Amino acid sequence: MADALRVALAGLGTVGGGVIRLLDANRDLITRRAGRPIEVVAISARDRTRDRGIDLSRFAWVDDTSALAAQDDVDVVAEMIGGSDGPALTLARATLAAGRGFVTANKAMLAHHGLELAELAERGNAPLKFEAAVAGGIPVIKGLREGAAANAIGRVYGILNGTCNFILSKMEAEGRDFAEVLAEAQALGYAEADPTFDIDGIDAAHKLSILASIAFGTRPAFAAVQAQGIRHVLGADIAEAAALGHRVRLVGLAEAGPHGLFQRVHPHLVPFDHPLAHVTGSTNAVVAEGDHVGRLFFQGAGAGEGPTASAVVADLIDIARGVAGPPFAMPAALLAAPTAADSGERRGRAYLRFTVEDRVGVLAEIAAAMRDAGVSIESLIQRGVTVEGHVLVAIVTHEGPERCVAQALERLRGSQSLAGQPLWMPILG
Ligand SMILES: NC(=O)C1=CN([C@@H]2O[C@H](COP(=O)(O)OP(=O)(O)OC[C@H]3O[C@@H](n4cnc5c(N)ncnc54)[C@H](O)[C@@H]3O)[C@@H](O)[C@H]2O)C=CC1
Ligand SMILES: N[C@@H](CC=O)C(=O)O
Ligand code: NA
Repeated sequence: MADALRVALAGLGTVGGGVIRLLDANRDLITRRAGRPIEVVAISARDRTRDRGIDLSRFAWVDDTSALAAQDDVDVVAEMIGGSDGPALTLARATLAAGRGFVTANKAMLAHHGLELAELAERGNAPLKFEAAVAGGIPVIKGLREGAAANAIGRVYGILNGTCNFILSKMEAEGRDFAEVLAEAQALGYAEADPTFDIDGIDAAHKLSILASIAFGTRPAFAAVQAQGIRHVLGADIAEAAALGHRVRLVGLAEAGPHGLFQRVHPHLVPFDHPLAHVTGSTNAVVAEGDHVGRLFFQGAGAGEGPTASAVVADLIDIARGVAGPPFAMPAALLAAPTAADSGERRGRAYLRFTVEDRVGVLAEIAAAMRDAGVSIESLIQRGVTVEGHVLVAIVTHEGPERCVAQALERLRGSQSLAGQPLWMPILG
């Protein structure tokens, strides 16, 4: 049997701990599949004394994480620290520059520095792999980069954040409060170190920028993703959506068009008959539309110890087998700088929710703003649902340009009739 692939682990939290447990649990199977053993030769994290429920005494502990990059007995560093910059980025740069393999679960770092790291990997002839970074255990990076490599992709979209999907599902099924459910997702290890990254759509935007790069041959461009999370979605919106035959889902969507690349993360209304409506809990799902393969649907666990470790170890197995390839599906020099498409040009139906004063003329004012901006109303519902003493008005628009809806909302800005910001959600078509 060939020599072992010697791996250093940086970060021993949910994901890093999971990688050790998985390598222990499936050691023989993994060795047979990889063609050689995968051996952890060094570990590093912030706190050596923390009880992780694993016997770490068999591994060499390294205090200075960045020193792993220079160890001669290390072939690959697996980074599971997190953070777009800081120690993770220092380690990535040093490891790839030294010609060693680098496996990471860190979508924030790839979204911001993916191009640079891919260039370093190519220069150092070192594998750079990141299956765990997008949709956790789902092999969607492999699926797009390898399985769908022959296709021009028109659109890629999906549920990319397990924490938000967990929260939305619980809010719907159990009528529970946003904050209470977030605490539960954190306890289960789904949430990012800074959970605002989850609930404000930033984590999903990181992942979308990576998917878009692979799907469309563009450089990962986090700054070009419009991101809004689920913070402003009320239980009443979820109930209203259900009455309209929809579920609320945080959807990341990237689409290539004649005017450039459109990338957005936003809560959407998803019709019950769309498979994304049936993705619940921390499950993720990605849809990719290829010109020859048609619609691909990937679904599975997007977060948590076991699923994420599964993706990290799959990358290690690939490296042990000698399978690499360009990180973003084509050489870094061929990745184009994306032109951001204007969202105002997009057409679609939308859900609009207003919390209003319950008095004469309010509905007329909203309807007039819609009329003046050229927004055609398909249905308008005022149920007398009160949100902190105000009435909820929900509107579904006919298909039309998003620009018109934005103009209507602009006309209503500052209106004395409105209590708080209206919520706009596109309806997934
Ligand atoms: N938890 C999950 O379900 C998923 C996490 N990820 C990504 O995996 C990475 C790790 O996430 P988790 O394991 O959840 O985080 P975590 O917070 O549970 O673990 C982070 C680990 O990094 C170590 N660390 C932090 N700062 C350090 C530093 N300056 N130097 C050395 N070590 C340091 C900590 O000691 C800890 O062992 C992140 O990039 C995250 O976005 C990706 C997919 C799913
Ligand atoms: N915080 C992320 C973890 C996986 O990437 C999520 O909730 O999806
Ligand atoms: Na994945």
